[in-house]
Parts: sequence; C-alpha cells; structure tokens
Amino acid sequence: MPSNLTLYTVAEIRQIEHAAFATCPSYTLMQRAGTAAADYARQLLADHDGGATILVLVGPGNNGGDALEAASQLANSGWDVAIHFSCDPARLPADAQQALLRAQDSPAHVIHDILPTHNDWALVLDGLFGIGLTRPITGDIARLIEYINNLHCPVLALDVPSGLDADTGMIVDANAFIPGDGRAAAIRATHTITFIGNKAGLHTCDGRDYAGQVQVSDLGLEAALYPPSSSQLNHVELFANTLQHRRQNSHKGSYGDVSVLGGAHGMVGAAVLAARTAAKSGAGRVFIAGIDEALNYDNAQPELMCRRAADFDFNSATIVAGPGLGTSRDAHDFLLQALAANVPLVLDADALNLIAVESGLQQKLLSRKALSLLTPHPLEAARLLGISNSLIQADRLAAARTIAKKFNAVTILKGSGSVIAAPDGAVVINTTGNPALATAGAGDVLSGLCGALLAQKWPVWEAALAAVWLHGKAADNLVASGIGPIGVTASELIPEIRAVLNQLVSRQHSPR
Ligand SMILES: NC(=O)C1=CN([C@@H]2O[C@H](COP(=O)(O)OP(=O)(O)OC[C@H]3O[C@@H](n4cnc5c(N)ncnc54)[C@H](OP(=O)(O)O)[C@@H]3O)[C@@H](O)[C@H]2O)[C@H](O)CC1
Ligand SMILES: [K+]
Repeated sequence: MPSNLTLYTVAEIRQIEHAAFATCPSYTLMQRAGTAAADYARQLLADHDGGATILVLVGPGNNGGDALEAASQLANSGWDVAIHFSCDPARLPADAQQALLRAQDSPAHVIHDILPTHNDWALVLDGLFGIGLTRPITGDIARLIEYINNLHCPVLALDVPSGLDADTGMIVDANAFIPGDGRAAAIRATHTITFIGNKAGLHTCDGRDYAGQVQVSDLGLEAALYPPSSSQLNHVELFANTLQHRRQNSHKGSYGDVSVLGGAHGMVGAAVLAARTAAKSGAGRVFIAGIDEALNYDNAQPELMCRRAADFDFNSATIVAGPGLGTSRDAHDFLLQALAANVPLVLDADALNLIAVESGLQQKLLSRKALSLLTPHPLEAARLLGISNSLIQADRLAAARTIAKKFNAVTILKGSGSVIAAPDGAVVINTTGNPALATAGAGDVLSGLCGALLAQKWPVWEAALAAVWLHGKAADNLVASGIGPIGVTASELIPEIRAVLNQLVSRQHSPR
C-alpha cells in the first residue's frame, strides 16, 4: 500500500476513485469512508461519558454522504447523533442518497436550526465539502462555519476541512472578498481523516492550521490503483542513510569548511547566526567573509574566523551567500565571485534578491557546475518569479517546482509546511516546525545548517530535507520543553539543532 506519507492531487484521487469503481460498487467506498470516520470519532470520544451529542454536518455532495454513513453507524452504536443539512437532502447524489436512507433508518435525528447557544456538542463531524469544493464558501454555510470554529469541542473533518483547497492548502479564494458575505470561510478542524490518499493541502500553507492532526484511510484500495507520485511528506528515512557516524581517526578537515558571505554594516548578526549554526552543525572550520569592514571576532563564538570578503578565496569553502549581504554594488560583485566558485553554494536572503533583479547573475547561477541550494521565503520567491507573494502562497508546490526548474537548483520554499523541490519536479513537504520559527534570524540559522551539511559532503537533496526537518524539530523540542512558541529567538535553535542531529546519528548507527 502507498504509505500515508505519499501525497496525491485531487485529480489523482479522482483517477484512483474512478479505477476503484470498476472493481467495487461506489457505495462500498462511501461505506468504508463512513466506517473509518465513525471509528476515528469513537477514538476521539474514548474518554467521553457518552451523554452528549455528536453534531454531523452534511453538505450537498458525496462528502455529505460519508458523513451520513458515519452518522448512522454512530447512532446505531448508541451515540446521540444530530444531523444538520446545509443543503436540500433530496438533491444529494445517488451514493449519498443511499447513505441518507441508512441514516433515516437509524436513531440519528435531524436538527434544522442550530442556535448560537448550542455549544455542548461532544464532537462535530464536518461533511460539508470535500475535494469537490469549486468556489468560496459564503452566506449561511459560512456563518455556520464561523459558529463551528468558535466551539471548543473536537472537530473531525471528513477528507478535507470544508473550504480548504486539498491541493494547495489555501482557503478557496481566501483573497476574494465576497460582497455581502465577507471573507471565504473554512472549517478549522482539530482532526482530519482523509480518504484514499494523503493530500498536500492538508500539510502546507493554511493546511496545518485547518486540518489539525491528519489520519489517512486508504479505504482498502489495492496499491495497483495508485499512480506513481512525485510528492511526499518529509521524514527521517528520506535522509537517514546520509547521517554520518564520525570515525575516531578524523580531524577538522574531515568535515569541511563553510564561509558565510554577508554581514553588511548593521546586518552582521545575520552572518554570525549562520556561521554559529554551521559551526554547531558539524562543519570543521567556519569563516565569515564580511563584505564591509571585517568583523574582528565573535566574542561568544571565537571559533569563527572573520575575514574581509575581498581577502577571501571563494574556491576554498562551501559558501552560504546572503545572510545580511545587502544589495550594494560590493554585495553584487562578491556574489558574482561566489556564483563563479566551483564549490557548493547556498543562496539565501539578499543573494536571492540580487539574483531576482539581474539576468547576468541568473545566467551565472544557471551555468554553475557545482551544486546550488536556494532557500527563499515566499516574498523572495515572489521576486525570483516576478509574481506576487499571494500567488506564491496560492500554490506553494507549483512555486517551489518552478523556481527549482528555472534555476536548476534544489529549492526550499520556507513557511508553514516548507516545500522542498528538485529541478526534476520531485517535491517534499516538511512536517516539523511551528510558529516559534517566525522570528528574526531563523532563516539565517537554516542557511547555516544547509551549508554545514553540504560542507560535510551531504548530497544536496538529502541536505535540504535534513536541514528543514532538523530546523523544525529543534523548534518543536523547544516548545515541548516549555520554551515558546512565543519569544523563541533564532540563537536558541542552534544548540537544539545540534542535539537533534546527534540523536539521529546515534540512533542510525547504534548497534541493532
Ligand atoms: N464517490 C464516492 O463514493 C466517494 C466519495 N468520497 C467523498 O466524496 C467527496 C467528493 O464528493 P463530491 O460530491 O465530488 O464533492 P463534495 O462532496 O466535496 O461537494 C461538492 C458539491 O458541493 C457543491 N459546491 C461546491 N462548492 C460549493 C460552494 N462553495 N457552496 C455551495 N456548494 C458548493 C458542488 O456543486 P456545484 O455543482 O454547485 O459545484 C457539489 O455538489 C470526497 O471528498 C469524499 O469525502 C469518499 O471519500 C470515497 C467514496
Ligand atoms: K469536509
């Protein structure tokens, strides 16, 4: 069976569903979906005394059918179930009509008007819309969603939180302001059970905020029905074989050199953060090639070797270009030297902004023989593609793929559910991290970590996957230990990253 970590587009899910109907009656799938939803609901209610009521929201399509099937199973097993239709039940599609008959034969009851004072639900099942949502949710259904989002009980979304685009993780037409109806709405679920296959939109952009904890139910479909997928969720197994155990007989030269090109006047801290991260992520030696006056030394990290960029040989180390680089003429000229160097190169921040506005630098990047790794946040990505930030966020997977292909470089598009893309179209969505990373310097830390792994001879794809995973996991560990997410500073990530990296190496190389 395809792993739950493999991601499928809505089109691919439709293709699988269609193929499945050839071998099993479509209602069978809906029954299995309803069973999976009911089973998950029971798990979420395990500690509940069974006294309260489950509210089941039914929309106009087969997502509503799944919900009706779940409702009848829960009602038949003793739960008090209230069904609320956001549509005319008579117009439900055929499969959902079957589920409706089963619900009508069950003890479930229909509730027409949900009063704002109603707030003692044990659980809400969201069966309003699934992958068939085609336009923003507005009007009465949007008002219903606003009511649901203000409840404090678990909300289990069936297949997709209603209102969310299953491919992109955007709220459908979130940017559209619908006159008279306000902003488009989406269910903010605490949990989502998604059917047939996992979906990118549940894990990136708004997906992590609106889908909550995601469980996948393959509805018992055989693997042969699933097309090959070029998208998956990040996980340690994707880079575990690259985790290097250190031999006793080694020295600092065994672990490579990193040079951070940046640190313009007033922005030295960015370069220091990247360099400190590189040092604590295993690089043998770390230099800061400052483009203005050379930083004398880093008092807190005297191991860092500070040089003037003008005196630095860019062919002597893996380069992390961008942290605090600025966009001056000097910055441009030193970046040109870095692009020309035959060494691994991480391009972040102002290095990306300079490349975005000059085709000569873009040509230089494209003509590189050594590997490059780009680490844009959405606004830097927008500049690289000459489009708006909201268009980048509207389809993060497409944006990351486009940049990777345009510049022939592995690209990390940062943000909630960072997207790592390869020039060949492969995409991985990261699963670690939290709002603690929304702090100045977190990007500098990530670029320094990327540089350190590349200096230690990690292949660029595995280096990108590992760096993003470690960076997010460090933030998760800080929050789990009671620090943050509010107020975490980028510097605090650095020792955590080192700890997680060493834990992974020990686990990978401990005797079985
Ligand atoms: N087919 C099966 O047996 C299985 C399906 N699965 C579940 O089905 C959904 C997909 O079902 P589908 O009917 O294609 O779509 P939805 O239920 O998501 O709803 C689409 C209907 O909603 C209308 N629509 C779309 N946008 C809006 C809106 N903003 N406001 C109001 N109505 C809207 C749309 O009608 P239009 O023609 O007006 O566009 C559709 O009627 C899937 O997600 C699963 O939950 C099972 O997983 C497997 C078995
Ligand atoms: K739903």
